[in-house]
Amino acid sequence: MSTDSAPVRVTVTGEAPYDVVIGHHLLGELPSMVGEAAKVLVVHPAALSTTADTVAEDLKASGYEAFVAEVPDAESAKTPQVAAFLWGLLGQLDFTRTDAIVGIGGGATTDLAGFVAATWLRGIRVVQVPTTLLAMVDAAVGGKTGINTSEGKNLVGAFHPPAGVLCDLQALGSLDKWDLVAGLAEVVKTGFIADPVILDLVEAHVEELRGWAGADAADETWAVVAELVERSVRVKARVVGEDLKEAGLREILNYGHTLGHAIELAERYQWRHGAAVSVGMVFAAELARMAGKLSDDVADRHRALLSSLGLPVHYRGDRWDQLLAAMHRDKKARGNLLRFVVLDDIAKPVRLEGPDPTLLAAAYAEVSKEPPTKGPGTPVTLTLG
Ligand SMILES: NC(=O)c1ccc[n+]([C@@H]2O[C@H](COP(=O)([O-])OP(=O)(O)OC[C@H]3O[C@@H](n4cnc5c(N)ncnc54)[C@H](O)[C@@H]3O)[C@@H](O)[C@H]2O)c1
Ligand SMILES: O=C(O)C(=O)C[C@@H](O)[C@H](O)[C@H](O)COP(=O)(O)O
Ligand SMILES: [Zn+2]
Repeated sequence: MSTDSAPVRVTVTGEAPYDVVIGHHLLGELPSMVGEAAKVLVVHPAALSTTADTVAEDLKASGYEAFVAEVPDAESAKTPQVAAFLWGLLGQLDFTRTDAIVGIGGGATTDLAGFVAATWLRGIRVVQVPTTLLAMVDAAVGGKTGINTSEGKNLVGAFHPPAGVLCDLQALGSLDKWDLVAGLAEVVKTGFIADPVILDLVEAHVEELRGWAGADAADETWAVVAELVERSVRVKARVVGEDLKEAGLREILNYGHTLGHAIELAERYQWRHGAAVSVGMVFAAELARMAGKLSDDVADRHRALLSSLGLPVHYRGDRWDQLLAAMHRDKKARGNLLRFVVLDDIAKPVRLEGPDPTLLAAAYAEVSKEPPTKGPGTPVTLTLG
């Protein structure tokens, strides 16, 4: 892999602007992002223990009092119990408002670390170090933090922008190919809502991306991944810079998530987020097609592209009532009114409010027509430690 290109810096504007830095071997930049803090808690899952220890040592060498906290892997970190464990630790370590948290890991870890930072003393600094593709292109950027409850996904959370985000592409070298593909679901989402070049790039490199070989991937594949990260981050930065608290525009980032989150809940979080969002996007495309908004070509492109990556595009037909109930707890819902993000065309996202129940059921019938394929959505590939 070629690692000699200069890092890219994307600034997220807002009350407290911050940089998302994308490149290789960036961990040396962490102390400057952490800034004035005296104490730093590095939050990480077991898979990132070595990196977290290295980061803590670097922080100590830069004069900080650094501590590490290992949290459960993946979605099992996003619980009130794990948040309470971290609050307990921060209390025992006498963390004050000038101290900081560093989240190192995938989106589940950065969502948790961000949420604990948002709530501790009503808000302390957090620096995010995403280590999955999904967290780099989406979760770690934008300050949406949260945890799950038994009733649904991300039901408790806060908008709390990070002080900085370090996307060290080097981390992707150890990423499982299904996690790379799960991240591509959010990349493809970004393509459909805002940047058609992303779709062309993914389509042109499906085979290499789908068979992601990590550190052994060809230089060209690394270059494609780097470009996909940069393009996705630029879109996310523009959107959240304009609408941090999701008053309007930011809802476009939720494309595919209304059904996607309901599937994650139904599957007790044994599906990867990206896999569930993949099915959710196919559903949203069917809805838009049936509502007379989206052309057959663009709707079909969803299914073709996502399935070519090995992402699931179907879900079981016997769970519609359960999924519908979960969708009523979606954050875009208003009272009994379901609201969806759909497309008029590529890069033309619009809202579909209160669609007729028969339209919803018909769109879902298209999604549930064929049996699930093997891919990142199948529990067999998912073991949550
Ligand atoms: N806040 C947001 O805006 C936002 C956006 C998108 C998704 N999310 C959330 O992000 C989560 C999904 O994130 P994810 O797909 O990164 O999943 P994840 O955090 O569960 O990570 C997936 C797996 O990859 C492992 N891992 C992480 N980095 C690794 C590396 N470098 N090498 C090897 N293994 C590594 C993790 O330990 C885990 O087992 C969901 O909870 C979703 O709701 C949040
Ligand atoms: O940043 C956003 O805004 C998003 O909606 C990005 C989504 O990819 C992400 O999964 C987010 O966590 C979903 O948020 P939620 O508000 O629907 O829980
Ligand atoms: Zn998402």
